[in-house]
Amino acid sequence: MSAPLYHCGIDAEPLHRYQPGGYHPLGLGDFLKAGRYQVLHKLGWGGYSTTWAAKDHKKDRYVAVKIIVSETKHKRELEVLRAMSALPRHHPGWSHVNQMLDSFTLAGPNGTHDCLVLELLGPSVADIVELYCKDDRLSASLAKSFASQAMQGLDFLACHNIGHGDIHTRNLAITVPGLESLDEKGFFERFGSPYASPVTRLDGECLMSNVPSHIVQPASSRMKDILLSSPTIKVIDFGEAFFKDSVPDTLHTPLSVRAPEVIFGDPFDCRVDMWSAGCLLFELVTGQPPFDVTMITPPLLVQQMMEFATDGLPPRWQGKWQAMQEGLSHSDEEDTYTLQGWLEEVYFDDCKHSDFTRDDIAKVGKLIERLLKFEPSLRATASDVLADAWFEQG
Ligand SMILES: Nc1ncnc2c1ncn2[C@@H]1O[C@H](COP(=O)(O)OP(=O)(O)OP(=O)(O)O)[C@@H](O)[C@H]1O
Repeated sequence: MSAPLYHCGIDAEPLHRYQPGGYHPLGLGDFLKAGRYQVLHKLGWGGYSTTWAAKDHKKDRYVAVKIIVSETKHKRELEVLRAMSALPRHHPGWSHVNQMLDSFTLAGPNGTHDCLVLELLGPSVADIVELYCKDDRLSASLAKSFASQAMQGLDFLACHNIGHGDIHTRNLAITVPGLESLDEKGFFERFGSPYASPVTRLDGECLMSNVPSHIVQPASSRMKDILLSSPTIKVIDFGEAFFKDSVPDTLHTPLSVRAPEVIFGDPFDCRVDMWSAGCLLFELVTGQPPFDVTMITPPLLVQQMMEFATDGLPPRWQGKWQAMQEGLSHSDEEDTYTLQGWLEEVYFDDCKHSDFTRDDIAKVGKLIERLLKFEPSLRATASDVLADAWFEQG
C-alpha cells in the first residue's frame, strides 16, 4: 500500500477512499438534490458509503442520507429498499425495518453516487449496550423487547422473500421519539454538536476538490433517557440484502454470525438470517455473541458451531470439513460446552447483573437451539420464534 497522502485529527472514514470510484466529499451545511436536503451531521461510514443526517426542506423532516461509493456496480441495496417501500404496510414487522423515503443520484468529482434517503434513526443496539448498559448487557425486558421486534422485522422480510444477510446488533437501530417535532437546537441536543477537523496534505500541496476540507466526527447521540421508555428498533443496512430469486454468490456477513451454508459455499437463501438471529438472540440476552470472535478463522468457527448445533454436520459438508481441519491444531485442554451450558456460563457470570431467571435462560437456550441448526430446513422461522412461550413471559 502506498504511503498516506492526507492527514486529519479525526479517525473516521479512510481518507484514501476520497478518490475516483470512492466516497463523495461532503461537508456540514451542504445541500443535496437541488437544495432539498441539507447536511446537518455525520452518522457513520462503512467500506462502501458514508451516512449523514440531513434536513429534508421539502417535507420538513429529518432524514438519513447514505451516499454509496461511485464504483459500486451492484444496486442490490437500492433495489431491495425500493421494493420494500412499495410493499403493503399492514404486517406488524413493517415498522421494524428501516424504510427508504427517496433516492437520487449525485454526480461529483469522484463519480456518480447512488444516494439513499432513509428514515433517520438513533444509535444501534450495539452502541446502546456500550454507552448506557450496566455490565455491557441489556436489561431482561429490553433484551426481550428488542428480540421480539427484530424477529418481527425478519418475519416481514421473509414473508416477502427478502433475505437481509447481515443481521447483528450493529444493524438494529432505535427510533428517536419526537424526532419530527425537534427544532434544530433539540436535534443537536439529541445527536450532539458536530465536530470537524481539517484535512491536510502531507506533501504540503493544496487539497483537490475530490477530498473534503474537513472530516466530521460521527454523531455520538445522547439518548440514555430513551431506554426508560420502550424504544422501538428497526433493522437497518440492506447492503447485503437479496431477493429469493436472485441470490448472490456469497455474503459478507461478519464471520461470527455467518451461516454455515455460506461458510461451506453451499447455495443459500433467506434462512441464513435465522442462523444470524440465533446468534443475535444469544447476544441480546448475555451481551456477547455465542461464538468466540477473537482470532476467528473458518475452521475454528466450524469447530465451535459443531459444539452448539444439535443436528450434526450434514454429510454433504464432511469432505470440505476434513480439508479445513488440516490447518487446525488439536488441543485437549480446551473445555467444550453445549449451547445451554455456554449460555448459563456466560449469563450467570458472578460479576454481572442477571435479571433473567434460570427458567427464562433455559427457555431461551432451547429457542436459540432451534435457530442454530446446520441444516437450514431444520431452523425455526421468525414466526415460529415469535410464537414461542419465552416471549409471553415477563
Ligand atoms: N437510517 C439511519 N439512521 C441513523 N444512522 C444510520 C442509519 N443508517 C445507517 N446509520 C449509521 O451509519 C453508519 C453506517 O451505515 P451502514 O450500517 O448502512 O453502513 P455499513 O454497512 O457500516 O457500511 P457499508 O455498507 O458502506 O459497508 C452506522 O454507524 C449506522 O449506525
